[in-house]
Amino acid sequence: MKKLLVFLRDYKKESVLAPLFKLLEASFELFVPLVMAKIIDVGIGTGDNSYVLKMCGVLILLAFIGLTCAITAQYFAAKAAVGFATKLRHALFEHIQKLSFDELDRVGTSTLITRMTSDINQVQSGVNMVLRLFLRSPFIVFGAMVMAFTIDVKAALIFVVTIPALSVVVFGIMYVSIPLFKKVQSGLDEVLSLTRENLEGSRGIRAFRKEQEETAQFEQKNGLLTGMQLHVGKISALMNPLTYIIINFAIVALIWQGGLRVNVGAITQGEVVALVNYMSQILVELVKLANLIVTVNKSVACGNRIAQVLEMESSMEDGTLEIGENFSEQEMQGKKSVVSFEDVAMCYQGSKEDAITHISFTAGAGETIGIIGGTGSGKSTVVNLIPRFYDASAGQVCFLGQDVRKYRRKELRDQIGIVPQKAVLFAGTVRENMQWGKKDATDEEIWEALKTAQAEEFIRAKEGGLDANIEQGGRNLSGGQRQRLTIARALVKKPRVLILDDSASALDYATDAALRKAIRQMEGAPTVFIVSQRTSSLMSADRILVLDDGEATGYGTHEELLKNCQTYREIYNSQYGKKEEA
Ligand SMILES: Nc1ncnc2c1ncn2[C@@H]1O[C@H](COP(=O)(O)OP(=O)(O)OP(=O)(O)O)[C@@H](O)[C@H]1O
Repeated sequence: MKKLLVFLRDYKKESVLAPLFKLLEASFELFVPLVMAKIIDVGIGTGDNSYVLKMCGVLILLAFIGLTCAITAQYFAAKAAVGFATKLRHALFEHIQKLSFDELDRVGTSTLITRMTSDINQVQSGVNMVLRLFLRSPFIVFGAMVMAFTIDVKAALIFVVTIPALSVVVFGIMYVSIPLFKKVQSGLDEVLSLTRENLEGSRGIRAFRKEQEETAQFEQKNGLLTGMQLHVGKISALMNPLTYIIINFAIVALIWQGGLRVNVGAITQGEVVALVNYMSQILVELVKLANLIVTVNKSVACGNRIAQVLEMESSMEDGTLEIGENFSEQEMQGKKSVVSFEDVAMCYQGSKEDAITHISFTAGAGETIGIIGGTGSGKSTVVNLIPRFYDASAGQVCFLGQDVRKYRRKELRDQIGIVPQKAVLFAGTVRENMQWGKKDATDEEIWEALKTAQAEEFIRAKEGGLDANIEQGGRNLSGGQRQRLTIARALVKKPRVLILDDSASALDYATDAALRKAIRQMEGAPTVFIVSQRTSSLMSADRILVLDDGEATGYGTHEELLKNCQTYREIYNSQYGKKEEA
């Protein structure tokens, strides 16, 4: 949590001024009971109306100055807290971008979103509250007691007994409820992630008619959360009655003692009223202090969760090799081996078994390599090693003859166009989405990429063309249209290696074939990896890698594999055997 305080560094002035103005406000507040005492003793006691009016003016002035100080303090506290949260959010976002997929898998997207949003908000309110109250509340409690002693030592002794009793109740309740608040927080986390999962997968849930089961699961988690909240609510609800019982006893004692002291002429009636007011001020501030401690505790818990992510080091070290410096364009064009795998194995963090083992193959410039295999056989794992989404746990993955780990990651990824399984588009125009592939892509380059990706026709038909609007996640497009746009986005930068990870699955056969043909005809045709479950998409590939449970069971052309690879023959027959029978 301490680590996060560096983000307050740019708000030193605000962090000092906010509590200072709060102290000023508190000082003026402490004078109010004394002025009231004067109104009672001098103004009302002697029937001096002009004195009462004058003192009322003083009260209004004190209130006005107090209000000005409070607003100023709030301004500085808010400025520091919001600035702090903004900087923290930026830093966290930047840090997350640097983490490798291994770390992202380990933490999980859902909790990262919670940390980026509600956790940071909680820390922001914690900072705001601390800046305003951490000096003010103890100051008022202490100051009110000192004022009481200046009025009358004997009567003030009641404060000495009452304040510890009040503190025991307030802090005792807090002590019991803080761990419960933490449980409520994690219960809330569970409900939030369940809600997110349900909303994101609502189509799937309806398609499989799982609404009732999902509703039951939601109700169970929500019920647990409600139960915990009620329990902690009941404990917190004890705060007011218990503190008021103590305060009321203290006030009775004060009035009784005050009466005795008035009778002997030690204090005035107005001063008794001032003592009662000081007692009330102390109660209010102790309750505020308890709330502050609860908020600070929650904020520290949230801050620690954020710090955990910030402390997470990327397990993937960046290389230093610059691609442009090492290979001329001519050299690159003539490369026999653009991508090669040498006895590669890969094991996901936390997993006991390798996802792929002993994978070796070579892909030359302009070649198309198909990758086929059953679900979970390791196809995506193989292609994810090329742009270093993950690192191999054994063996070597090479790009242009050098281990991919030697290159600067940015340089390496600039050379590779990736179209992931799930087509993800962002809210904005078609042009903006295409420029994710290449920042300064011209309209001509974009249209060319759209044409190759078989997306030109439907974008031209759209009102606005490249300025047509795409909604978040591309939800105003069909699955096939989304896939074609993500392919075009990868093509805009004219990559040296193009990876299509089952990304043409929503295209009909004719469009799929036209797409493959257009990619082959591209100027400086890239080395293409096509991951697919359809043999028809891979038949024309230069070579096909066949995977079975993480192992390569074949590597060759379609014809060779039909002859020599049983796994491939089985896949082929399962797709074409039925067709022939039909
Ligand atoms: N992030 C991950 N963490 C742990 N294990 C993973 C992860 N991603 C994949 N795996 C496991 O690695 C194995 C290979 O997965 P991979 O996604 O490469 O298969 P695939 O052939 O691409 O499957 P599909 O055709 O269903 O997409 C599977 O057993 C899978 O459960």
